[in-house]
Amino acid sequence: MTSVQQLPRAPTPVRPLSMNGAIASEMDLDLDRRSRSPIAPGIKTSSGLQRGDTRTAIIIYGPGQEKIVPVFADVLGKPSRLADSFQGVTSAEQELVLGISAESAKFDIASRDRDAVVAINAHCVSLGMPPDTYLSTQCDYEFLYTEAPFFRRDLSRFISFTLGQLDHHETLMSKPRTYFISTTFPDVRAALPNIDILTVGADAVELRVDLLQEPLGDGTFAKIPSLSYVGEQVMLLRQRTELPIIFTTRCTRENGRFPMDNPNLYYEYLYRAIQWGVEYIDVELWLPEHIRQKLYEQRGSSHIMSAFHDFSGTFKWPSVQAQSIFLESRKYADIVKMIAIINDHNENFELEYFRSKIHSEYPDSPPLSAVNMGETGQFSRTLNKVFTPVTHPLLPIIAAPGQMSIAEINAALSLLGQLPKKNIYGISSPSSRISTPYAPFYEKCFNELGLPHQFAVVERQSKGSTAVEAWCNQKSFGGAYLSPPVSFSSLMHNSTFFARLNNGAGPFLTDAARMIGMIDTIVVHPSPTSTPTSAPSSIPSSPQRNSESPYGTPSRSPHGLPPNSSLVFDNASWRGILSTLTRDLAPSAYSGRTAVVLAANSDDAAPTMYALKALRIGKVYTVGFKTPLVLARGLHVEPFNSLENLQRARMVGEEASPFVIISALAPEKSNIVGMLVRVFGGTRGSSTQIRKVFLDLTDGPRKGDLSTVAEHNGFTAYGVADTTAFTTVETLRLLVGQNVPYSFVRLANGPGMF
Ligand SMILES: O=C1C[C@@](O)(C(=O)O)C[C@@H](O)[C@@H]1O
Repeated sequence: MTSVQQLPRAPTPVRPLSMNGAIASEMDLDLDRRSRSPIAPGIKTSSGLQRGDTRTAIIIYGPGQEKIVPVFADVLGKPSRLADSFQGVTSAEQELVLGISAESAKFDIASRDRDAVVAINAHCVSLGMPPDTYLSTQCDYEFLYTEAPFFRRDLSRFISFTLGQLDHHETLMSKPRTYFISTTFPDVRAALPNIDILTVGADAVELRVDLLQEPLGDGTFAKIPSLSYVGEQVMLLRQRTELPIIFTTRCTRENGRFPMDNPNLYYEYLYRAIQWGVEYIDVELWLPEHIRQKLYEQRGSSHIMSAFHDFSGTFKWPSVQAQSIFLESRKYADIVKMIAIINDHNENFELEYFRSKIHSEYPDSPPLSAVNMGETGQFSRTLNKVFTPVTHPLLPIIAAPGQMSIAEINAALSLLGQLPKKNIYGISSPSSRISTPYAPFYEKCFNELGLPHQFAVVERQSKGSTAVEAWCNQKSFGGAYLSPPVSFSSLMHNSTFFARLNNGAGPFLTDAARMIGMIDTIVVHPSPTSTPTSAPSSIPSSPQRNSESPYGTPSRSPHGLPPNSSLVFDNASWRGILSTLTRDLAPSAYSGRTAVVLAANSDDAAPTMYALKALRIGKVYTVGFKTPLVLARGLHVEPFNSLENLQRARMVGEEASPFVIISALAPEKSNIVGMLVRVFGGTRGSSTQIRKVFLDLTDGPRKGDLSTVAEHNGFTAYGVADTTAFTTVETLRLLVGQNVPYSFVRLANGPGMF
């Protein structure tokens, strides 16, 4: 059989955290480094997980708020204790989270050993704003919180990001297109009820800080919103969206409201945004170099987006000035943004020429996001691929002249033949088809995003190899998810069609798919030279067989998959599991811990095992399946095959006792799962109140409610609805390249889907 090409996993190395001199460990996930094979353009399979900052985390808490310290510790998976001062914290305490009261912290926070400790000022806004200004200035990071309702999730996101354990930047930058929505609300509270719909398709949300209007109580508004007001706004927004935030203080000369007389004010706001753990910081190019440099050096885990706007109407893309602006911008940037008003449509082509010149002359530069403003410039907004700023009909005003919505951009691309209409399938088995009404959901998403594609749930015809390939070997095939997943070997078994792809090299296989061995997503990748076709297509009622040569010669068939397309086999389920497990806990909470995985066979268990590996779990007890060698490598796996080893697992200390239980067993076996949940539940003898984690990957009628049993036994319980929604987010990203927020998936489907 022809060989299968593998996509290398490309983990994101965490850069040394320069904030206050701390150095992050640059270790990445060693899921599997054996293979290095051809890369399909634009595909990243990195988990985005890192060990991150290993300094001792010291949490500064306000009066009566010491209870926040063990919560930080739980989220990080460490024990905690209270301390009196920063002095004397030794590296032996690295495995602890320490708490110091705000009052004590003031004495020696400034003289702390910055290589050994990271100081996080935790302030409950219900106690009043602002936090102690001295502590705000001195700390490394500041966590503003309310105790309900999103507190835990918000904390997990904040700490995973600021300590460098989770970063989506690399993954975002490898997407074919990224968008951010410029919110223009005077108060983000107005956006919150609609945030799910507003952010469909967006990869980040911009907070236009300069457009915020802080009421002064006398009917007027502050000239500049105070840091206190802005901090609360950031907190509120972050509590309601999982998307990265872009923090923008746009100046008056560049269509904003932030005054330009005091550049230090920008430093003050932008540095505070870094301390708040905002993912992207917009730094305008006109700011003095020492400020831009300082922010870049102190950016910690945040990414700097250099911003240049020219409203003069005289800016020329082919000029020396344009090039030198780019060169100056890239000095202190992770993304360079250049935006100008133009007068003539041809200047859009000049921008495209500029873009390609920059790509070829400075290939190692940060990504360039460049568009033109005004109606004349709209064409460039359809061509820009990196963080295109977009608006939405629900926003009060557009943030800049000529801004378009994602639906408008997609409609334009479609008209121009750049976004050909495709057939996208949910390929199901007869049983799963009935239970999963996905079609209306996908249609809703395509509608919302202005995508021309058609979606249909179709059934795999038989168990034979042709069951799936027949749907893929079509001219307008645009990708598919497979529910339930199909093993790689059965997809390839006797399949001449799949085997002949890529000039006989076979389909691309992501690292996850190769190791898991189960395929749930098939992505179409056009070769870079292929020209999109806009031929109308329709969804056939049954797989279209190629009459001349069934499945054998796609390159010669006018109806089959175009010869210059390749297919990528992927697995999205493991990401759904990973996202569920890290929703309320930082990745480090799982590191070195013990898990129990229950499944009827190794195919069902594989995505879970892969996710646990990504989380650096220490040991896995397995029930009901044999772990494939490739997944067992680097993991300590022990099957529970007798009462003795179950007993032994019970007798170990709390530290080594199972922390997470994941079941993929069918509902009729729920008594076994329930038994293990009871056996390993509770926080017996533990000094902390750490809640363990239970994830049930199945649904359907069963005796008793496992989640309730788990909750009663000291677990936080997650169900298949959580995992399916996260997996759907990933599937949409893979199939149509668009980000649809988890909360939108949950909202749009209502309770019915899961
Ligand atoms: O930099 C930009 C781009 C923008 O000016 C636009 O042209 O869409 C809109 C701003 O909100 C954003 O900060």
